[in-house]
Amino acid sequence: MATRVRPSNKRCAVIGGSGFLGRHLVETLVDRGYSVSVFDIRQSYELPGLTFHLGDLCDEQALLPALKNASLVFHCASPAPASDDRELFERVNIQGTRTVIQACLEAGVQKLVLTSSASVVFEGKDIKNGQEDLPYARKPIDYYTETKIEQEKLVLQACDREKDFLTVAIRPHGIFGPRDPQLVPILVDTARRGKMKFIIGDGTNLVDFTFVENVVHGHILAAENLRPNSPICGKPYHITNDEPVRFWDFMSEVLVALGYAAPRFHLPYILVYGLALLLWLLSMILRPVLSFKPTFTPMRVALAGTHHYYSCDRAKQDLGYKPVVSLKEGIQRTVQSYPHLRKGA
Ligand SMILES: NC(=O)C1=CN([C@@H]2O[C@H](COP(=O)(O)OP(=O)(O)OC[C@H]3O[C@@H](n4cnc5c(N)ncnc54)[C@H](OP(=O)(O)O)[C@@H]3O)[C@@H](O)[C@H]2O)C=CC1
Ligand SMILES: CC(C)=CCC[C@@H](C)[C@H]1CC[C@H]2C3=C(CC[C@]12C)[C@@]1(C)CCC(=O)C[C@@H]1CC3
Repeated sequence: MATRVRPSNKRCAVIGGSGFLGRHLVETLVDRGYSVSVFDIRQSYELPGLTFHLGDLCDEQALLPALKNASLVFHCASPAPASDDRELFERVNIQGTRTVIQACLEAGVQKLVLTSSASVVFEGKDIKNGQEDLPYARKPIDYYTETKIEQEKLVLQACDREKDFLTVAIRPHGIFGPRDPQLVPILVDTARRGKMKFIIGDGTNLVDFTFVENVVHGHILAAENLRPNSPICGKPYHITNDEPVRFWDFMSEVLVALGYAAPRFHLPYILVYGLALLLWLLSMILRPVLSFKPTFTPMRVALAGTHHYYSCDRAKQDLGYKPVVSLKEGIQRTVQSYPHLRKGA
């Protein structure tokens, strides 16, 4: 009988390794002595010893060479959450994830770590210290969330000790840090256009913002603890900074550090949410003749005006997780990394 060649434990692949989180993950894995191959639709950097495989993750034949000899795969690719392209989300996050699982099984990969999102349980209503047993959102707030739910279910259900294929999902929330293309750049762009003067609601809502290195740390702990007898197989884990902060305090701190004024005037949440919904509907109706993207989408307004913070006790207990960078230090390092976004730059 032919014996299956066991790939090296330190050989892994990162799908989505050119993206914000993916690149931080790749850099840390390389520092820790892993041999890494990156699969992405684009190549955004180079690193000595790193192999890049370019392609669409929906294409199994393109994926297979990147997974060859890897015992561990991280899947952190997704279309940008701000897109409203339903077909793209379904194709990449659902169909593409089926393809990733299939390719892992064919290539003899033993562990798959998915980057999910804490938003899979968020319906636009307050979540305070949410645990992993909260039900998936019945009415997901957008196509991104809808397809992240299906993606997580697919990966967790694929966990199969008999097949020697173990899976786990990491659910980060509000990732920020150097090179993030979303949070700080969108915030600064909104401020530069004079639209960051208002606080939505009373400004006391608590939220998790998670420094990217903590998210990376959570992923690596999950991978290293994923063994046939471990309790983590087939489970989701919240990974946060474990320091919920007022949404508007966080935004103000970043804005002020970059030289912009903090928002000061309050607007009722329900009014802004209603307006955002109306604008979004208008943008949909007018799409064939006029294309515009409102800054304050219903999703962003809901995130800005409600509580959404999560417990990471399960990760502490099962993975030995503890944030490695505090919120204060994370904000400092992030702000310093964006000199071009400073006022007047
Ligand atoms: N940022 C956040 O606050 C949070 C993110 N997450 C999750 O973390 C993961 C990483 O997010 P983040 O780093 O912010 O996102 P990025 O957009 O920076 O990274 C995703 C990468 O995947 C690539 N990609 C997209 N579609 C495909 C495809 N079909 N085939 C191959 N590669 C593809 C992207 O390329 P391109 O840029 O060209 O599309 C990009 O390089 C995602 O799964 C996201 O859902 C979860 C919680 C919070
Ligand atoms: C009100 C306003 C214009 C704020 C600017 C900042 C926002 C762009 C971010 C604030 C919270 C962020 C966030 C995400 C994207 C960027 C923000 C809306 C996610 C939707 C990214 C993907 C996820 O899985 C969940 C994130 C929640 C927080």
